[in-house]
Amino acid sequence: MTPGTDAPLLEAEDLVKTFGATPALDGASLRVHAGEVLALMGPSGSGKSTLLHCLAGIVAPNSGQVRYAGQDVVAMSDQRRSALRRTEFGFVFQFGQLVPELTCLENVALPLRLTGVRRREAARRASDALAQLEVGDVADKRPGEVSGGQGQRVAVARALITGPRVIFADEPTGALDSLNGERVMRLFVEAARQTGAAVVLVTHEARVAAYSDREVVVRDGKIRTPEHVR
Ligand SMILES: Nc1ncnc2c1ncn2[C@@H]1O[C@H](COP(=O)(O)OP(=O)(O)OP(=O)(O)O)[C@@H](O)[C@H]1O
Repeated sequence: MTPGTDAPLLEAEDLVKTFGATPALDGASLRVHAGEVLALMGPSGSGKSTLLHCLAGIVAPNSGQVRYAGQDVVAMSDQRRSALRRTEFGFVFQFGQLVPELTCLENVALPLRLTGVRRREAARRASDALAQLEVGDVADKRPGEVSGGQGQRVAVARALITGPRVIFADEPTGALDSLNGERVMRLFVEAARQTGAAVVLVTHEARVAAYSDREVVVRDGKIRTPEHVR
């Protein structure tokens, strides 16, 4: 496959988004290819999270297009967009994403249970996913009983469990020290590569972005590097 000739899996074109009078995106265009790990960098308030939310169909742009596998994400029905997020996308955020009342194993198994996978099969797959992220030993603990780094690895396992084609990660290591942050990133990227998932990662940290295949800089709501036209 030659770069430049393959169709992108996910594509944003000329996105504009304002929150009241505040501009967040001002003509941002970006392409993400299948299996690619892409880091969105840039100063605070430059529009990185808004771009990620638009790409993931969480926030509607004022204008511009988002296409996933050739489908128009902005124009599709809410129901269809929710289904897309549930089945094709995975999400990892900075913190607070695990259900505190459930064990770590139950948290990872939850997306499978929601799609009708039987309890025992879901638990088996969740257990494998925890082991892959090197947190098999916290399976029976609740999120409040594990460290920040372990919790983030559980969150990554949960995001990967349904086999999404794109994982959106907004500062997934932002609450961790650099050693734990790098460990989470290494395991996250290894696991994503094994499943072939593309990763769209927002980060401030060059050390985290170093795990990506490609870095793009968002500044004043626009993509500032030439790679986006790849
Ligand atoms: N829900 C919202 N309501 C109002 N303004 C918002 C909202 N979300 C984002 N903004 C504004 O839009 C601009 C872009 O924000 P965004 O969160 O996308 O930037 P960012 O690059 O992700 O920032 P950070 O690195 O600090 O998280 C900022 O000026 C922000 O204050």
